[in-house]
Amino acid sequence: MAVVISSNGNSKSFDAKMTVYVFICVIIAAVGGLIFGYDIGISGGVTAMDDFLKEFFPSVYERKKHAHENNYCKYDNQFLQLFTSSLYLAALVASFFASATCSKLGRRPTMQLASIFFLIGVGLAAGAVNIYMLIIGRILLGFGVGFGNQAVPLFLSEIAPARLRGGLNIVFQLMVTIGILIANIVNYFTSSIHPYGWRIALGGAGIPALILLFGSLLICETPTSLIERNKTKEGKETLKKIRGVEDVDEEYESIVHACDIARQVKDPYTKLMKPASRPPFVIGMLLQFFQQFTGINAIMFYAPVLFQTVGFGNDAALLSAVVTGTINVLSTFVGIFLVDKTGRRFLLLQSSVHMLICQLVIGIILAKDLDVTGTLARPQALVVVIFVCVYVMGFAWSWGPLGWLIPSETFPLETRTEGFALAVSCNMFFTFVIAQAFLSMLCAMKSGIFFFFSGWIVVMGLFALFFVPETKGVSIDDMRDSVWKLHWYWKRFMLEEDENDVEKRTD
Ligand SMILES: OC[C@H]1O[C@](O)(CO)[C@@H](O)[C@@H]1O
Repeated sequence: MAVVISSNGNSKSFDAKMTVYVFICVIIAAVGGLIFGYDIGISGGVTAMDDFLKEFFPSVYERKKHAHENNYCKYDNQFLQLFTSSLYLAALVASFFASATCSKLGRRPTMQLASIFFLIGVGLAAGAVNIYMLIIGRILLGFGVGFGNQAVPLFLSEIAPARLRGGLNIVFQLMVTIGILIANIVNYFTSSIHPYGWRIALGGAGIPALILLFGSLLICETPTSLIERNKTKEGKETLKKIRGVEDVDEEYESIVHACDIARQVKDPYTKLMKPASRPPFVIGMLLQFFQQFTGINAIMFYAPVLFQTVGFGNDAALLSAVVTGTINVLSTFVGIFLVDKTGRRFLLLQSSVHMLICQLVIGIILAKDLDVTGTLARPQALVVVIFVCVYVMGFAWSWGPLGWLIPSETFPLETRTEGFALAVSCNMFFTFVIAQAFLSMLCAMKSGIFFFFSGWIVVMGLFALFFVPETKGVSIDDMRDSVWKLHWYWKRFMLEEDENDVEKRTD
C-alpha cells in the first residue's frame, strides 16, 4: 500500500491551495476522531451512574452504596472493566482488517464501514436490555474505532496540501479531545436524568456516526488510494479538484512514483523487521506504550470515578471531568502551535518532568491525607484536582499528539502504512491493558498507582532523552541520512544495512 504522508510540511512542496472542499473533507473525516474521543469519555461517566449499575452490575451498585471503607475498591469488577475495555480489544483486531480494506477498497469506504459499525454498536449499547447486548454493542463500536482510526489519519494526510500536513495530523488528536469533552458534558447532564440517562449518554455517539455516514458521501477518495488501485485518470482529476489548481503534474508523478516503489516491496511486514527499519519501528511502538503508561487514560476513562473516590460527590466529580476535558482541548492547541517551533524533543522532555511532578504530588497527598472512609478533606481534594488539570495540560501538548505524529513521519514510504497500522493497534492494546487493569490496580495499590505511573514517566523521559532524535524540519523522506545515520545509537543499524548491501553486491 502506498501512502504519501508528510507531517512536518518540509517535504517537496507542490502547487496547492487550501480549498474549501478540502476543509469540508477534513472536518467530515475528523468526525471519526470525535467518535473515538466520545467513546473514551463516555464510559467513565456511565459506569458511575447508579441507574446503569443497578441494571447491569447490581453487585457493584450494592458495594458502592455501602462503601465507606475501602473506597478504592467499590468499582473493582472485571465485567465492569470489560464494558470499557472490550472496545479497545475489538479496535485492535479491527485495525488489521481496516488496513486491508483501506488498500483494497479505499479510505472512504473504510470510513463508511466505520460509521456503520458505530451506528449498530450505538443502537445495541444504548438499547441494551442485558449485559451481552451491552458488551456486543461496545465491541461493534470498537470495530468502528479500529476502522476509523486507520482510515481517518491516512485520509487527512493524503488529502492535505504538503505544507499543512503537520497541523492537520494533530487535528485528529484535537477532535479526539473534543469528543472526550463533549462526552464529559453529556455525562454531567444525563447523570441527573433517571432512570435512562445512561441510554441517552451512550446513544449520543449516534449523532456523529450519522454525520460521518452521510458526510462521507460528500467527500472524495484520496488521489493516492485511487492511483494505487490503478484508477489513474480519476486520481489525477481528484488531485486537481482538491488542490484547486490545474497543473498538478509534479505531485501526480510523485504519487505514481511512490506507488511504484511501494509495489516493489512484496512484503512490507518482513521489511519492517530489517535493521534499517529498527529506529522508527522501536520508537513508533514504544511511544504508544509510553503514551498509555503516562496514566492518561486512567484519568480520562475514570475521571468521574477517580474524583468520587477521592471524596467528591457524584455531580462535582462529573463537573471536574468537564474541567479536565476543556483543559485537554485547549492544551492540544498549544501542541499544534509549538510542535514545529520548539521541536518534538523539547515537548517530550518538558512534559515528562511536568507530568512527573504532578503524579508525585497527587500520590503524596492521597497517601498522606485520605481518611479512613477513603475521602479527602476539601482543600486537599482541590489540590488533587488542580494537579490532575496541570498533568493533563502537559500530556495534551506532548505525548498525546506526538504519539500519532512521530510514527507518521518517521517510517519510510514503503513501510509507512504498515508501520502506522502496527502503531495504531499497539496504542489500542495498551489502552486496553490500562482500561482493564486500572480499577483493580487502584484497589490493590491505592495511592501507589500514582507512584507506579511516575516510575514509567521517568523511564519514558530517559528514553526520549537518549533515543528520540529531533525530527522537526527534516523532510520525511530524508530521515535515514539526516537523522538515523547521525544518531549515536541508531546509526549502527544503518551501517549494518549498508554493510549487508555491499556484501550482497560483491557476492
Ligand atoms: O486526550 C487523551 C486521549 O488521547 C489518546 O492518547 C489518543 O491519542 C487517548 O488514548 C486518550 O484518551
